[in-house]
Amino acid sequence: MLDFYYMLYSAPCRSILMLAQALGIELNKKQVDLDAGDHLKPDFLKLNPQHTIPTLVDGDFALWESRAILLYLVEAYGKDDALYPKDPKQRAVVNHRLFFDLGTLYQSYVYYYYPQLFEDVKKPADPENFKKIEAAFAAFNTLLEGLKYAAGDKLTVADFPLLTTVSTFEVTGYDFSKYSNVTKWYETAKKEVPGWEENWEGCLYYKKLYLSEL
Ligand SMILES: N[C@@H](CCC(=O)N[C@@H](CS)C(=O)NCC(=O)O)C(=O)O
Repeated sequence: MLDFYYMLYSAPCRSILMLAQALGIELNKKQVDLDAGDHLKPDFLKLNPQHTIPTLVDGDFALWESRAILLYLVEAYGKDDALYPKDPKQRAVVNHRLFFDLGTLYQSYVYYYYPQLFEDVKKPADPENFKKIEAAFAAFNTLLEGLKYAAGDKLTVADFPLLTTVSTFEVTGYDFSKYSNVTKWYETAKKEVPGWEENWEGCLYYKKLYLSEL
C-alpha cells in the first residue's frame, strides 16, 4: 500500500488523488496539517526534507513534487501507456503541458494570489502580476486550439494537474470564460476524470479556509 501525505485543500495533492482513482490505486491517506506544523516534525522531515505535501511513500522510496509523483504513478502502476504515451513526440507534448502548468499557469496563481493570501503581512493585489495570469490563460487557450484534451485527442496525465490548477482559479473567483478553448477543455476533461467531485470538495475546503479575505 502506498502512503500518501496530503491535505485535501492543497491543489498539488488533489491532482494525485484524481490520478490514483483513474489508475485504480488505493492510497493509504495520511493528513499533514500545515497550520499545525505537522510538516516540520522530525518524522516527516526524515521522509521529505523539503517539508512539502504531497509526499508519496512506496516501500522505502519517498517522493515529492506533485508532477514527479504523477509520472511515477503512471509509469510504475499504469496498465498501459494511455495516460503517458511512449511515443517520444507525444510524450514530449505531455511533458510540455506538465511543465507549462508548473512554471507558467499555476505559477501565475502563485505570483498574484499568494502575497494576498499567505504572507504574514498580506500584500494588496498587484496588477502587474494579474497580467501574468491573463498571459498564461491566453497561452493555454492557444495551446488547446483544435485539441480535445491538454496534450491531444486523448486524456493524459497532463490533464490532471491542469484541472486542479484551473479549478483553483475558478474557486478563487478568477473569470476565465473569455478563454473559450480553456472552458471547453475544462468542461470536457472534468467529466472524464474520476474523483472530480473530491477535487471540487477540496477547492471548497480551500475557499473556506483561505479565500475569505479576497
Ligand atoms: N511544486 C510543489 C509544491 C508543493 C507545495 O508547496 N505544497 C505546499 C502545500 S500546497 C506545502 O507543502 N507547503 C509547506 C511548505 O512548503 O513548507 C508540488 O507541486 O508538489
